[in-house]
Parts: sequence; structure tokens; C-alpha cells
Amino acid sequence: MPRAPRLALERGLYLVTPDDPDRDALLARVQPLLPACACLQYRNKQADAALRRAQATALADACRAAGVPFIVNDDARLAADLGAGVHLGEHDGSLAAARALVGDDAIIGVSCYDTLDRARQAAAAGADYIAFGAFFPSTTKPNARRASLSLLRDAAPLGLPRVAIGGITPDNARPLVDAGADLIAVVSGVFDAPDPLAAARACQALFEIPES
Ligand SMILES: Cc1ncc(COP(=O)(O)OP(=O)(O)O)c(N)n1
Ligand SMILES: Cc1ncsc1CCOP(=O)(O)O
Ligand SMILES: [Mg+2]
Repeated sequence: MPRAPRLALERGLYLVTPDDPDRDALLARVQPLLPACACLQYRNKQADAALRRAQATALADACRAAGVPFIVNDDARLAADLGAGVHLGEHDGSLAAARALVGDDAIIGVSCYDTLDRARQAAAAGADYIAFGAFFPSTTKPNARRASLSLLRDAAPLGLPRVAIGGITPDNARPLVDAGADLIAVVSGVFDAPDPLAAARACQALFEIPES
């Protein structure tokens, strides 16, 4: 029987934060975008533990107020302390250890990169979503390994939400959605856009069913 996450994951934009060195500045960049997000991930690969905790706490409060599921990258301990979900990559510990920390109701997402085998293992271990990518060259993570579109289709029988990541913009995301991505995870395609709110809305609009 599948577990129900605390806040159900809707299809749409999975916004991921850039490496901002300031708590209030990051909050000011993210907060206006929350109405256009299905989900937010706090990711900061430059910050020390104190800044990460301060930024994650501020974002967790903002997400709670906006009704947006909140996920912490890499750090299940921090996620557990904030009542958040956690995203785990291949170097971020086991799903079982994270589950023991965050509890049964929290969302745990797993990076599956370019392999269906990893997705099968994540599904069997109780992941709440599986993430594939990078689908395009990424300035945020230039050395990310690349994935092919067919993976999104091939992962459908696993029955979990499929997340696509890596170099995604409102202009290149359509084929990912058509191939079955339930969420598109985006950093620079929103935050580096001339108008981040317009970019976020354009990503979210890709999931809207056109009126007939
Ligand atoms: C939604 C989503 N997908 C993939 C990743 C990448 O995770 P990981 O491989 O652990 O790399 P880092 O993000 O930790 O550099 C992600 N964070 N989110
Ligand atoms: C964390 C991560 N994993 C694969 S690509 C990537 C970075 C995503 O950022 P961007 O949307 O700017 O390419
Ligand atoms: Mg990681």
C-alpha cells in the first residue's frame, strides 16, 4: 500500500534554489515565486551548516504559509528538524536511514540520473518520487551526467511521480512533459531569467490542460 505524503505532490514546477549567500535575500527571491510552484527544494552547495539551517528554516515557514511542499537537498537530519521532505543523491546516505529520520509522512525523492535500475531500487525502497537527468547542459551542475528522454517513458510502470532536471527552461521543457515528466526541477531557467515570476509561470503552464 503506497504511503500518502504529508502534502501531496502536484504536477508542475519543482523550483530548486540557487546558491545565495544571504538568508533574507534568498527568501525575497523565492517567496514571490511560490504561488507558481508545485514544490520547492532548498539546495545550497556553498553555505555552511549555520546558514543552511537559517535559510531552510525561513523557506520552510514560507512554504508552509503558501501550502507548497518543502524539500531539503542532501540533509535528512535538517529535513527532519523542519518537518520537511528530503532529496537524496548517490552520495547522500540510504533511503532507509533518511526514512528513519523524517518519518513515514515526509516526501523522500531519489536521484536516478540516467538509469532505470536505480529507479527500480528507489521504488522498492519506498521513494516518493524518482528524478532523472540532466536532460540538457546545466550551468548549475556542469558535470552532471546526461539522461535521455526515453527514460521518462520507461519509468512510467514504476507508478511514482517522475521528476526531470538539468538545464530546463520554459522553452525546452515541452518534450519532457510530453514524455511523462510529472515535475520539472529548475534552478537557472527561473532564477537567471529576466523575469523569474514569468518564467516560473511559464513552466507551470506546461502542465495545464488546454480548455477545449
Ligand atoms: C529533483 C532533484 N533531482 C536531482 C538532484 C541531484 O541530486 P544529487 O545527485 O545528490 O546532486 P546535488 O543536488 O546534491 O548536487 C536534486 N538535487 N534534485
Ligand atoms: C542538481 C542538478 N542535478 C542534475 S542537473 C542539476 C542542476 C539543475 O540546475 P539547472 O536547472 O540550473 O540546470
Ligand atoms: Mg545530493
